[in-house]
Amino acid sequence: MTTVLEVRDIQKSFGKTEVLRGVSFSIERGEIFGFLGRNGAGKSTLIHILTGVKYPTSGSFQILGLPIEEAKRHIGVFPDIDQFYNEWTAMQHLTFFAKLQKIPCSKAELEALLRQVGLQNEMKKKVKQYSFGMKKKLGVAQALIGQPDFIILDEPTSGLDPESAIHMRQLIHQMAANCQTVFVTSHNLNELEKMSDRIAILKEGHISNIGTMEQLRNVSNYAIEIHIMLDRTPEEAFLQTLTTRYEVNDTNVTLFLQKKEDVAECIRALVFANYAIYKVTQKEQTLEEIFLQTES
Ligand SMILES: Nc1ncnc2c1ncn2[C@@H]1O[C@H](COP(=O)(O)OP(=O)(O)OP(=O)(O)O)[C@@H](O)[C@H]1O
Repeated sequence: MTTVLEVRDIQKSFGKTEVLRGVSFSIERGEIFGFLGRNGAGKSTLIHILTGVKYPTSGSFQILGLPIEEAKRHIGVFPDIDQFYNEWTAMQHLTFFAKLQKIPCSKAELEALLRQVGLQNEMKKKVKQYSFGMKKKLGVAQALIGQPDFIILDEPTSGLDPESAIHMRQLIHQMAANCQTVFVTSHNLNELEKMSDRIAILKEGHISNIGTMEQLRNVSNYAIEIHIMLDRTPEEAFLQTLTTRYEVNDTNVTLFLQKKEDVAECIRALVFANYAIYKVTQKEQTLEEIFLQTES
C-alpha cells in the first residue's frame, strides 16, 4: 500500500474561531475517500489547506511523501466553475490551464480528456453555451489534466441531474481503477455511501468517525431479526436463553439480536429445538443514519 495523503494533527483558526482542532488521517493509493460534515464543519478549509491556498495554524501534511510546493503537480483540483470564461471553448480552457500548471499536454491528450468526461460534442462550443452539468464536466476534465495521482473533488455531483450524477460517479470509479486517489465531498450521503471505499466525518473540528461503511456501523446497532413459524406455544424460558428481546404473535416469533456473532448459535439452538426458521434479516445502518447519530 502506498500512502498518498498523510494529514497530521492539522489545526486551523480564523481569529478566535477554531475550525479544525487536530485533524489526522491518511489515504492510500486508489482509494475513493468520502469526506463528510455539516455546513460550516471545515471541509473547504481543509481542502484549501491541502491545495496550498491556506496555511494551517499548526500541524502538517504530506502528499506522496512530498511537502505541498513539490506535491502540487500531483494534485488535480475541481475548480470553481463560475470562474470559467464565457467566451472560451472547453479546449481553450484546458490548453490555458495546462500551460498555467506547466503540464505538457498535446491537443490529442486534452481532446481525450474531454471525451472521457463526455464533452466530445461540446469541445468547440463556448462555455456561455454550456449547461451547469457541462461546466461540471469541464471542471472534472480540468482536474484530470496531466493524470494527477491525487484528485480533490468538492461537491462534484451537486446540482446534476440523476443521469449526469451517475456518469460523474462512473468517472470517479474509473479514476480509482486507474490507481488515482480521489478525495470527494458531497452532501448526498446515499451517493457518498455507494461511492466511497472509506469515509471520514468531520465534527466540531475533529474526525469523529472514519472507516469503511462496515467499520462505521456501530456493531451494537446491528438489528438482526430471526423469524420463526409457530406450530405450538413457544417455550418463553427457552427464547429468553437466546435473546433478551423477542416478540410472540399467534403464528410466529421474531427474535432480535444485536451481534452478528450470536446468529449462528441462535439458529443452531432453534433448529435443535425443532422450530421452523423462515426468515433471517439484518438491517444495516445507512450513512445518513450514522451521520445523524454522530451529529445528535
Ligand atoms: N477566511 C475566513 N475567515 C473567517 N472564517 C472563515 C474563513 N473561511 C472559513 N471560515 C469559517 O470556517 C468555518 C468552516 O467553513 P468551511 O467553508 O470550511 O465549511 P464547509 O464544511 O466547507 O461548509 P459547507 O458544507 O457549507 O461548504 C465556517 O464557520 C466559516 O464561516
